[in-house]
Amino acid sequence: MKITVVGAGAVGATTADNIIRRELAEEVVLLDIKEGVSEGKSLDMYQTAALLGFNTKPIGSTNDYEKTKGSDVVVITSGLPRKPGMTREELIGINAGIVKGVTENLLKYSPKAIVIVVSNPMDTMTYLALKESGIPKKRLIGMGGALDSARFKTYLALAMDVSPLDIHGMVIGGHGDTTMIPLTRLATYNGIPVSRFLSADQLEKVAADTMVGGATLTKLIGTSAWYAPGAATMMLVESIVRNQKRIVPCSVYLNGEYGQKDICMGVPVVLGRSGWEKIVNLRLSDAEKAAFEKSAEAVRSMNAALNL
Ligand SMILES: NC(=O)C1=CN([C@@H]2O[C@H](COP(=O)(O)OP(=O)(O)OC[C@H]3O[C@@H](n4cnc5c(N)ncnc54)[C@H](O)[C@@H]3O)[C@@H](O)[C@H]2O)C=CC1
Ligand SMILES: O=C([O-])CC(=O)C(=O)O
Repeated sequence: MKITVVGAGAVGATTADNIIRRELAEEVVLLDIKEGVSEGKSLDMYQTAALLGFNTKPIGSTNDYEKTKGSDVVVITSGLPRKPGMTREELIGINAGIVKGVTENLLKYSPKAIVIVVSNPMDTMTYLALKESGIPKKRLIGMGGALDSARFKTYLALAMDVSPLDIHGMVIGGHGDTTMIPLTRLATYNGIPVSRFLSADQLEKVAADTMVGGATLTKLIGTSAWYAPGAATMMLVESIVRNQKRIVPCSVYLNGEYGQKDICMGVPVVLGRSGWEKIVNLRLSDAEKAAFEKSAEAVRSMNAALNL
């Protein structure tokens, strides 16, 4: 198994680090345009092997795609992160060009790879990667819902003062401050609805905090987050390479599912060795359906800005 991560910045390096620690592949190539950075970070990571005990080898590459040849999974994290006060959508101008070029280069050397898009605005970058590359839809996955769901579980666990491990819940819709849909109605504490433990007001606050989860961290740190994004991306890679068939909300191409067509946005999918294997059809309430439609409208208007 060979995995490539493009972008050796905060998210890309953290993703690669998590992947090698869990030995999800024999080789992990980390590629960046900045001279020496991916080589340096890869060597630094490999120097943890003797301390942490793993055998996966990270390989750095300064924009040399030959080294990525034959990758089974490729992850795209290259692009600008937002600064405090910005929305993810404001990154579209610069990141669209980067994602387009990187996708082309990756598929030239790894035409059969499963592609995971992380760069923001993620749903639109996933759509762009699909439209520009013509890659089969089941091999293209946008990462956002896994992270948003982890934040949702964390805020629920904090409000209930319990372990996040015992909380189950999903966030679907777009990966934007106003487009996410935390599915509070379906969240449970080991199978027990969370509404048995938290008031309607508390649940509303958890949902609101989840939606601006990325913005909150960007304000605190000065740039956007990387620990949970890197862990969430690794979790998608793990479900794919170990064929775990986990159900994870991911941004995928919809062709009528959830009432939407010709758009990539977050819905629960089963992730296995061939990519996303099926979309799980949740029975949404009328309010959730309306929120999904509103979210799709916003994502669609962002896609229109690509002028494809
Ligand atoms: N989908 C999600 O849930 C999340 C998405 N993000 C997004 O991920 C992206 C990366 O974030 P960070 O790692 O924090 O940024 P960063 O600035 O730390 O790293 C980005 C890296 O991309 C590299 N890069 C730029 N153009 C490139 C190209 N053409 N080829 C190869 N490498 C190139 C840069 O040199 C830099 O090292 C941002 O767009 C951010 O908004 C971040 C967190 C979560
Ligand atoms: O907030 C951002 O811009 C980065 C991101 O997508 C996240 O952390 O959810």
